[in-house]
Amino acid sequence: MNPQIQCLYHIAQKPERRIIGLMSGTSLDGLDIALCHISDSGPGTFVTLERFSTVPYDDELKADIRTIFAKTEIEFEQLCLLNPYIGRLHGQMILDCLRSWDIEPSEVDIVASHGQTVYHAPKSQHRRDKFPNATLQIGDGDHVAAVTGIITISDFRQKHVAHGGEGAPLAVYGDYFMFSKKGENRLLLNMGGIANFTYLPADEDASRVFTTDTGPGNTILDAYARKLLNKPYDEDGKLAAQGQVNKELLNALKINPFFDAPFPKTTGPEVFNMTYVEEAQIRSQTTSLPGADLMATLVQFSADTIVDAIKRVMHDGETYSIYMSGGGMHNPVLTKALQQKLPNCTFGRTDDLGISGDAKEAVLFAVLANESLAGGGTSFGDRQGVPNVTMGKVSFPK
Ligand SMILES: Nc1ncnc2c1ncn2[C@@H]1O[C@H](COP(=O)(O)OP(=O)(O)OP(=O)(O)O)[C@@H](O)[C@H]1O
Ligand SMILES: CC(=O)N[C@H]1[C@@H]2OC[C@@H](O2)[C@@H](O)[C@@H]1O[C@H](C)C(=O)O
Repeated sequence: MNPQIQCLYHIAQKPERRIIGLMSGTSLDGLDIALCHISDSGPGTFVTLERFSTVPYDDELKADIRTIFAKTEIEFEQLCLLNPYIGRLHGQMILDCLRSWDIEPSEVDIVASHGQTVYHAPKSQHRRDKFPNATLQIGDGDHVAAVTGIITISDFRQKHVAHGGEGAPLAVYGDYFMFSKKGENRLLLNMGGIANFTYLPADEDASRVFTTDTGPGNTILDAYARKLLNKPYDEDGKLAAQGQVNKELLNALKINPFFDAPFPKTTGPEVFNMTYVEEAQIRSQTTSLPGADLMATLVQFSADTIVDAIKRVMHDGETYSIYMSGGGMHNPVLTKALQQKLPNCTFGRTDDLGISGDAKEAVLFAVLANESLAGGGTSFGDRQGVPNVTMGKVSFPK
């Protein structure tokens, strides 16, 4: 037997594993690196977040990725070159982190690498009959494994697509194991570039659990922060706080079939981008809106579409706890708008449940890798878009 397969077999049999989860999302702010200690699997999964770091992307890397990011037409050579480049870069970032934490690569069992999404095209979006749902992440796992010397599991989304899903959101598979609690209706709300939530009903019935995207989180806000402030984001919502919400533009922004589609569903910056806003401005005759009003309206757009989606799972007479994660939880204008519209919900962060909200998505991929190695027996019922699969491909270092 190839000794590397033997090594994988040994890791899969261990009662507990040390797994590094990696996530670099649609905000392109950096690589989230979460060193997790995970015991057991499935509903018995127990995660301790040992260390966490976000390694920021420099401006050159952001610009390189943006040349091919969420665009229908790109330079193919650039895509081809970035695939190994990002893989090697992520590998090096892991090594630098481990060194700063005084941990040897040999002390880590597995790297679970999401890669960089460069294009996301569910069928509802591309509308081309003969093609299936599609999504593409780059930063190939072979390069991460070669640089770190650690067995790497990557490319998690393709199996989901292969079984009829949209390749996202995958959060359901981790949130259910980590955060579900009998007797409490929980909503795990992640506000990254795109916002999504996981519904965890109080009866812990796996077949009722799902995650869905709700629409934009920060992606459009960040685009306008770059344009209006020359900054990566509107820190603490300072610009938005100075503006007034424009009702005409807000209503125009909400006109999109995505918002009425059934759960679970996915989207991305391919749809929700500056062109989307400019078109809504033309339709609502608000093209000369001051920057602060535009920003205030865009925050309200994210908040309203999150709330509208969440309200669809709520039942009268039930109570719900919302646990936030992702960079949007740091934007007080956004969180205040949510709380105003959902006065009967209690609001917290996943930090209250033991996992930092900044690290949650990176931890998710560590849990998905753990499940591929040691779990896989949980049924999520037969809901369309939540296939009963484990995900990820294995890359050996040699
Ligand atoms: N203090 C803050 N004030 C306002 N916004 C903030 C603040 N801190 C972070 N953010 C927002 O959070 C974003 C980063 O969020 P996060 O890292 O969760 O995104 P991501 O992982 O790339 O997204 P996705 O969930 O779509 O993959 C920033 O780009 C910014 O918009
Ligand atoms: C295609 C893709 O990368 N989607 C991301 C993105 O970021 C948030 C939202 O859009 C979510 O659908 C997904 O990530 C999380 C981790 C998920 O799959 O659950």
